[in-house]
Amino acid sequence: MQGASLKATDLACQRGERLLFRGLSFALAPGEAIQVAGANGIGKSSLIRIIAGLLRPLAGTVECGGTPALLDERPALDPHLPLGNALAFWQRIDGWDDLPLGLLGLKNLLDVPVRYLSTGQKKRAALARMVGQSAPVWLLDEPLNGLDRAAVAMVETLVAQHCDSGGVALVASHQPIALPGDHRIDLAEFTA
Ligand SMILES: Nc1ncnc2c1ncn2[C@@H]1O[C@H](COP(=O)(O)OP(=O)(O)OP(=O)(O)O)[C@@H](O)[C@H]1O
Repeated sequence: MQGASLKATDLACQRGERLLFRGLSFALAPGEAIQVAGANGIGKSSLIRIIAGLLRPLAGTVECGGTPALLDERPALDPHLPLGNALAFWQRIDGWDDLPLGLLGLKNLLDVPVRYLSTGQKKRAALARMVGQSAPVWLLDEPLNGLDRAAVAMVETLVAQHCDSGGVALVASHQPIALPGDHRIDLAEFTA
């Protein structure tokens, strides 16, 4: 995973009539991660969507060194398929050999239809899919929602492993999370 990077320069975001934030800049070199924190509605998801290329910023630029993978509250897993089959669909596209299903606590859930998974189990399944993408740039929107304490530690481990292998990660969360380097942006400092 060589050359992963992420750079945002002087970003501003407006939704409807509201200017959410402005003057936001940061840069991640290979192996670095950053947490974007802030209260509900401040613009964390909007920032992630701008970086993912799904929302146009009012001003500023994003330079993404490598394909981004987005984890949000909508796991792209067929709700009608057993989890194992839903992941196998992506295996044919993403081409992974193996997933850390033990670490993710999913080994005993592969025959359960995705729609029957609990909130935390769905989040773990979405994380599995993200790991399988082998994308250099991870964008995680509230990855800790619905997770128990052990699963929070598991997310921290996954992000650390991703960064160890040269990836970069941006994690939007209002909850504390231990990331390599402990970089943190509080969006409140960039509100208009
Ligand atoms: N399509 C839209 N049109 C207008 N306003 C929107 C739109 N989508 C979101 N917003 C508003 O933009 C603001 C920021 O929303 P966003 O989801 O980015 O916040 P957030 O920090 O991720 O919040 P939370 O912590 O609750 O997930 C909110 O006030 C929201 O109502």
